[in-house]
Order: sequence, then C-alpha cells, then structure tokens
Amino acid sequence: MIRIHNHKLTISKLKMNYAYHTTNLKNTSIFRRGKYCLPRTRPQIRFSTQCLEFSTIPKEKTSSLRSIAREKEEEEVEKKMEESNKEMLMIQKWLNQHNELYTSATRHPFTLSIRDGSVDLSAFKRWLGQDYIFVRAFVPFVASLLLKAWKESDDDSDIEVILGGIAALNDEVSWFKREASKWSVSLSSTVPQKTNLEYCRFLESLMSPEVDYTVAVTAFWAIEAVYQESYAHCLSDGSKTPEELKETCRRWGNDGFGQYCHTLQNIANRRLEKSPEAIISKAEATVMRVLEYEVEFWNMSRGET
Ligand SMILES: Cc1ncc(CN)c(N)n1
Repeated sequence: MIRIHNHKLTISKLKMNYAYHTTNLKNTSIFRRGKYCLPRTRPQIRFSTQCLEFSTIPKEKTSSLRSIAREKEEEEVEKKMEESNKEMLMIQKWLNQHNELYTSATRHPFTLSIRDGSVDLSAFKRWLGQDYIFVRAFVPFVASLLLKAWKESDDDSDIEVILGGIAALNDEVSWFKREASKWSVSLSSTVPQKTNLEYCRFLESLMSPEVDYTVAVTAFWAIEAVYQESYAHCLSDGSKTPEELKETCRRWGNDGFGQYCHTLQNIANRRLEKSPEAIISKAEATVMRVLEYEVEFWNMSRGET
C-alpha cells in the first residue's frame, strides 16, 4: 500500500487505473516507461476522496513545464543572491561586480613579471622613479584626508589610522631615496610621465573640500589596496621573485600593511553604510577611476605609454 496525501491506495488499484487510462497515454512519456510502472514526475496524478484519476500532460507540454521549472529555479537563485548581497558590505559588493577591473589592477603583467622573475629591470627602474613622484603627491592627499576626518568623521580612531598612514609615507619617501640610489636611478632628474601627471591631478581633485570624506577615504583604501594585493602576490607560494626585488614587495606585501588596508576598508564600509545613494555612487565611480589609473600606471612602468 502507498500513501499519497493521506489517501491509501493499493498498488493493484493504481495498476487498474493506469491500465484504464493507457489509451490516453500514448503521447506521454509515462507510456514509454513500461506498462505497469508507476508514474514518476511528468504525469500529474490527482487524487480526490471521491475518485482516483490520472491526469497526464501531453509530451509537448512537458518541455515548456521544464523550462518554467528552470526559470523558477533561476529566480530563486537570483533572490538568494540578492538577499546575500544585501548582507554583503559595499566594498565586497563592488569587488564582485567589477572583478575584472580589480583583477587587471592587482594581477597586472608588470607585477606578474616580478613574481615570475622575468621582469625587465629598466621597467622596474622606471616604476621606481615615477612612483617616487606619485608618493610625493600622495602625501598632501592623505593630509587633506586627515583634515576631512577631523571635520566630518563620526569615529575618533579614523584620525589615528590616517595619521599612521602619513607616518608610513614618511618612511616610504626615505625608502624610495635609498632604493633609487641602490639602482642608480636619479630622482632629481626623473620627469613625470603623462599618465603619472594625470593620476596626480586626479589626486589633487580629491583634495578639494567639496569632496566628501567618505568618497576620499574610500579612494585612499583603493589606492593602498592595489599595491598591497599586487605585491603580496609577488611573495605568495610559488613566486620566483628575484632576491633583490623582495624588499620592494615586502614594503607593501607584508602582513602589517595588509592589516592596515583592512582597517581602511572597514572605515570606508562603515561610512558607506551610513551614506545616501548619491555619495555611494560617487565613491563607487571614484574607486573605478582609481583602478583604471593604477592599471595605466603599471602600463606606463612597462613602457607602454
Ligand atoms: C601608483 C601608486 N599607487 C599606490 C601606491 C601605494 N601607496 C603607490 N605607492 N603608487
């Protein structure tokens, strides 16, 4: 005996009913499965207390039913993704949405060539000279961010984090000078290239008091995060980074710098969560622009622009 929705049925009763309806079953998939097999999924069996009735669906209809089921399944997956998206923090959401651009910046052929040891040393020297110029323009940007944090932040600890960033940049400037002398790169005679000038001009635009603290701190996170991800990758398992370039990679790829970037990301996410849609959109567009500039900066280092 089988029990379907509390209706007790004997197998023989089902067989009888089935046999009775076989003439109407010729065009259905159940017919092909054998005379006495019980219907599985395709035929619908309606049971009522009064009568027991097989209702079959013509074969051509099963495929449209299948596509309806598939659509429903897809809708449910989409709904679940939307729900988990709502829980996801803003930056993670953007990184998922713009993964291709983010990967172009953090897995660029320039840093990949450092990782696999094939790097052209003249490209590395070009990068060194140009990045020194960039970092000098980066300092006033971070100083302007400190001012914004002091005026606008809802959390006092932001100021300490940014101040720590400025202190690290002070070390970085000294490091560039030492490294440049090690590689015989003359910093005083290095001329900023067009791409670098444009990126520095972009930084300058972000220093304006018109630019919201949330937008600026999110840009700051993105700028630091690209270097952290790129150089950490040059040190991760399987890398063949030449010994003489490892110190450069450690400068941004070390765990402490990773933790610092994570803190910046938390600040940015906290601010974004409380921001109106207009600010969120501006911050997103700014991050995309930063990623594009970072890609162009690596391209320039390879001598492509
Ligand atoms: C171009 C660029 N982007 C980011 C960083 C990391 N401060 C840097 N030094 N230079």
